Formats: sequence, C-alpha cells, structure tokens
Amino acid sequence: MSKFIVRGGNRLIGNVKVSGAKNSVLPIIAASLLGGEGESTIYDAPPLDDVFTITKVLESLGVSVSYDNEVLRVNAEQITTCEAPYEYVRKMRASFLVMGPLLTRMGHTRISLPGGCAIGSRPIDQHLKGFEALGAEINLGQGFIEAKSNGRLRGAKIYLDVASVGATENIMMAATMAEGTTVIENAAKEPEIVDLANYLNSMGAKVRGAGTGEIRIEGVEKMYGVKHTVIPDRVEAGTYMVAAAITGGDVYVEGAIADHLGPVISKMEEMGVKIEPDENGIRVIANHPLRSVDIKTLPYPGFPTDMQSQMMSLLLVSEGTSVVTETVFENRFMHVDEFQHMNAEIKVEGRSAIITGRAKLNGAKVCATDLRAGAALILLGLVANGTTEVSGVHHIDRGYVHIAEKLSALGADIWRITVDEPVLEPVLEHAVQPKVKDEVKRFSAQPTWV
Ligand SMILES: CC(=O)N[C@H]1[C@@H](OP(=O)(O)OP(=O)(O)OC[C@H]2O[C@@H](n3ccc(=O)[nH]c3=O)[C@H](O)[C@@H]2O)O[C@H](CO)[C@@H](O)[C@@H]1O
Ligand SMILES: C=C(OP(=O)(O)O)C(=O)O
Repeated sequence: MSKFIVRGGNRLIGNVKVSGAKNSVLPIIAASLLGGEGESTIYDAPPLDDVFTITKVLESLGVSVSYDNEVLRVNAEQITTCEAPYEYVRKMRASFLVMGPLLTRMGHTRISLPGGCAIGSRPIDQHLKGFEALGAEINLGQGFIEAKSNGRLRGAKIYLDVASVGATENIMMAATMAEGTTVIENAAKEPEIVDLANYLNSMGAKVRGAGTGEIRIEGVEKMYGVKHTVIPDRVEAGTYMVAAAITGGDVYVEGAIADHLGPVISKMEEMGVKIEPDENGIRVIANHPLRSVDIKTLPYPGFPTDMQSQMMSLLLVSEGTSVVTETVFENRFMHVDEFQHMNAEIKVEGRSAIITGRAKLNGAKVCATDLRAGAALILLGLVANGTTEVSGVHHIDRGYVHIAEKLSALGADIWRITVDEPVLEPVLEHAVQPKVKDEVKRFSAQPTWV
C-alpha cells in the first residue's frame, strides 16, 4: 500500500508538463477496436492505471496491444471474443466504452455492468437508449449486459436526456459503421469528444458536429488503424494551476490549452490569480490574499465537475465565504469529511457546500475517496501546517502521472512511501508448521487458505 507524505509551506515555482488526457485516451483506445485493417499508434498515451486496465480489456478480446514510453500500439484486425471480463470493468467504468465499437463491428457484445463509484450511481441508461435506437437488442443478465444486432446497426435520431460524455462517445462509436445517418441531440460537448471524433474520422468515419450539442454520423463500411496524438489533460493542467495559486507560487503549466479551461481560468482570475496563457501553455502567478468566489459545476463548457474538489481547496485559503454547487454528480462531496480532518470549515447542504475561507489548515492522515478528491487533499497538504499523509493512492494513480515527482520538481515537499500491507496473523484452531506461517508472511497479507 502506498501513501503520499506532504509537508506544507513551500511556494511552487517552475515549469510542469501536462500529460495526455485520461478522458481522451480511454475512449480513443476503445475506438481502436473499430480498426479492421492496420495498426493504430496513439502518442502521448499517459502511463496511468486506467490506460493499463483498458488495454487489458482489449487484450482479453484477442486484440494485440503494446505500450512503450507513452506510445500505445493497437492492432484490432483480429477480435476473438466479444465478452469484456468483469475483473476489468469492475475496476474502471470507462471499460464500458468498448460496448459501442464491439456492437457495431461484431454485431454482439457482453459486458459486465459497470459499478458506480464514490461520486454517484453513474447509470448507463442513456448508453443503452442509444444502442436500442440503433437497432440493438439489449438483455440484462446477472451483473452483465448483452447487446446484439440483427445484421448492421441502422442509423437513428437519438436525443440524450442527459448530456452524458460516455453515452455520447459510446453511441458515436456505435454509429460509425451503422447503415445510414445517426444524429445525436443534446450531445456532450467536452474537448475529449472532439478529440475522439478526430480520431474516428482519421480511421475513416464520417463524424460531424463534435463539440456541439448535435453530432451527425454517416455510417461507413470499414475503418482503419491510424496514428493519433492525444490532447493534453485539461484536468491535470487545472490541478497544477490550483497548486500554483494555493501556494502563492509562479508556475508555467506547459501544454495546457486555455480554450479547454475557460471557466477554471475565469474563476481563478475572479479570485485574483494572474493567468497568462500563450501558445504553449499557461503561466499562473498568485500571492495571497485571494478573493472568495462561488462555483457551480455544469456540463462543458460550464465549470468542470472534475475540478470541483481542487477549487474547493483553493477557496479554503481565500478571503471570505464561498458556495460550491455540484450539479453533475449526486455524491461528489466525499472529500469534505477529509478536508474537515485538516480543520477546514465546510457545511454541506444538499448539492451545495459552504466554505469558510482563511482556514488554518493542519496536516493530518486523510484518505482519497476518488481521484480528484485525492489530488485536492495533496493540494491542501501543500499549505497545511505540518505533515499530511494521503492514503487511497490507487485513486490518484488512475488520473495523475507521477504527481509527486511533478510537484516535487516545483519545490513541493512531497514524497511517496510504500507501506507493507499489515500481515494478518492467521487465527487457526490447529497449530500449523512454521513453514506455512512463513509462507503466509512472505507472500500475502491474506492467509492463502481463504
Ligand atoms: C472517462 C471519462 O471520460 N470520465 C468523465 C465522464 O464520465 P461519464 O461519462 O461517466 O460521465 P457522464 O457525463 O456520463 O455523467 C454525467 C451525469 O450523467 C448521468 N448519467 C450518465 C450516463 C447515463 O446513461 N445516465 C445518466 O444519468 C451520470 O449519473 C452523471 O450524473 O464525464 C464526467 C462528467 O464530465 C467526468 O466527471 C468524468 O471524468
Ligand atoms: C470521474 C473521473 O473519471 P472516471 O469517469 O474515469 O471515474 C475523473 O476523471 O474525475
């Protein structure tokens, strides 16, 4: 088990490079299943746990995948099975994005139901609504979903009741090889959807309107492996912008695209942070005190929910009282309890949290409840008195490449430690030979017989 140890008090100064976007590379890897001829080469693929999880899903489908130095190669000429294993879908919801590509290319797929997670139930009804509109027959089994089409999928007009990112992506991918035209109305508009559409069009698809509320897809017969470079991760970039601001630092976030961060830039400027974008990144300069502002998360181009917890950290050190309203997920204030362990004064009322600024934050042992909450706890640790220990690191590893190294290079006092799993002393009725006991100690925290 790993933990991050953070000692507060250092201003961050210097240059940090943003990695490829998690929320772009995951659908792009899933879309690679559509390439019936040739190999896809995906550049700037970040070495994140989620990337390795979805590549395991593709390998379990019989697809050949290799990864080296942020370059991912996928050859999906052969797909030997259409069933995505539970062990991976359980680990990462985005594995569900293989459903659309498999359905349109193979005519059949069976996927374990993706679980919810700390931030909400995260249903998939809109995904299924789109697949059914395209002509698929959907059967819900014990913990899995089966979809099959009788021949090619047929283009349809689909209105999304919720501007869901994943549903927009899954349906867009399914429609690429359907017969005729598909129109997705009330589509999500995130930059990652535009990046995915660009990749699909390079593969031979005909997708128009990505980034707007209406996406039109003309079905094609075949798609091909291609080369593609993933866009920079706007949420990682925003997280380092907050790290600069919260410590009163001066940081250049290399690779950040200002157009993808409009609401985050606007809100930080309202707080008094100096933001200087240029063609290669964004410089962030801050000195306290910062003004408090209110934040309301919305689908893109509104304020991103994935930056909510990080901004809450910044609001804690600003002057005055702020209100943060989370409209996208029903349970994305799990980090508040952990913030309160650090002496933060926050009151949650329904979908809103009232934050009292000028917090006198104290280092504490805290636990990440989701990947952005984990990042936000590290941000608080940068300014808390004393030392903060952040556990639940597996959440953070899903979405941040080398976060301790990147922050440390900016002057943060942060490092990662590995803590041995507590060895569970077996409680046995009968004495066991010391050999077995030693084996248990050596290889697992869990007695081998359970
Ligand atoms: C891998 C990836 O890209 N993850 C992002 C994606 O997640 P994801 O695609 O799962 O998020 P959605 O946009 O689908 O979810 C937004 C809201 O729609 C609801 N909903 C979604 C689907 C559905 O069929 N029915 C339904 O009701 C969800 O419960 C949630 O309340 O978009 C989220 C919202 O920007 C981001 O926080 C995630 O980082
Ligand atoms: C919620 C997030 O990701 P995911 O949808 O992969 O859980 C996120 O990136 O903040």
